[in-house]
Amino acid sequence: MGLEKGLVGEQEKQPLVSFGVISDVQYADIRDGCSFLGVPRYYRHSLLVLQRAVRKWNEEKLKFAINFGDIVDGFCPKDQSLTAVKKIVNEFSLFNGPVYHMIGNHCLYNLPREKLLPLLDIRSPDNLAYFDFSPVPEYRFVVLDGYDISAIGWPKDHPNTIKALDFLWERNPNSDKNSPNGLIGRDRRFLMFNGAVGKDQIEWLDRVLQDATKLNQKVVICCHLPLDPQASSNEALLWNYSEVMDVIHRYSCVKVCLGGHDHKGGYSVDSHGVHHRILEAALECPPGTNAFGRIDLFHDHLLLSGTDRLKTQEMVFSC
Ligand SMILES: Nc1ccn([C@@H]2O[C@H](COP(=O)(O)O)[C@@H](O)[C@H]2O)c(=O)n1
Ligand SMILES: O=P(O)(O)OC[C@H](O)CO
Repeated sequence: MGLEKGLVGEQEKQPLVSFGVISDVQYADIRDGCSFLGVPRYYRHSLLVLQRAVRKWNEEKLKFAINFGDIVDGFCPKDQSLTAVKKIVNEFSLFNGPVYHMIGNHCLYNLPREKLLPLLDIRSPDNLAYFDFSPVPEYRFVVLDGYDISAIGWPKDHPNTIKALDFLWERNPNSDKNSPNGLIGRDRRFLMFNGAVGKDQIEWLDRVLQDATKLNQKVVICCHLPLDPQASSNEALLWNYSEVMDVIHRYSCVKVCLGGHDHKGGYSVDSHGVHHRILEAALECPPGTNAFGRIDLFHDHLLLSGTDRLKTQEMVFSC
């Protein structure tokens, strides 16, 4: 009897599924540089970080991997964009399992949506990049497209570009719409390098969460842009993060929101007990160091085990 009990206990410690995560590789075949605020960026070394991540994920036989966006940097010479994107996608393809990609602002500086999405294997007739998948019956992953309403990536005359430019024009008085000068607190997110989730996508999210609730699934939301001000700099937030969180908070199935974009990383638990974890950028790893992780999903918590710059975090669900 004691043995049986012991075995049950052991089984409970086994994750339902394990997967790899990485964000903001921002590769470019250019010399090291730094961010607008002076943080060093290692554009070539980030490829090595990705290679080490894929090797580790394969060694650990993880079931799938998620890339949280910005695989290539905006400083990549534009005549090299396609080659650079293909090079990074090819590195991801060496992983022995499916890789789910998200788009980020830097991807869209390099390639328009219609060229980018097929390379990332995001199949969508209207060039939108939101989708969901369920790697095990107990969990549903919802990947949001934070650049649905955006001034980057769509053709200049596309209704979403026009909507985004009007939106920015009303909220950001600076001639450089990437500058938050004069904007206060959370209004500092009204920058051109951010974007919003559109109305149709919000309605789709609501339907997916209804369905997940019916199926008794726990949900992990993934979005390049952060959704909680406590986990992120104001300048990195999704424009309509509160509208998206209002939908999420109507359901108790959403346990965790994961993101990238804010390179220093962050963590919070919001007023509804939803965990928010922003992943530290691969781009900002000094040579020889890493920023990637492995996530183990359990019934009542998840464990993010980070490598070097990517901090380890256990997230225990509130109910
Ligand atoms: N034209 C700009 C661009 C950026 N900033 C500020 O710098 C921060 C980091 O920008 P990176 O794209 O280099 O990571 C950003 O959060 C802005 O606050 C700016 O002021 N003006
Ligand atoms: O991804 P980047 O280079 O646009 O940087 C985004 C900023 O870190 C947001 O504060």
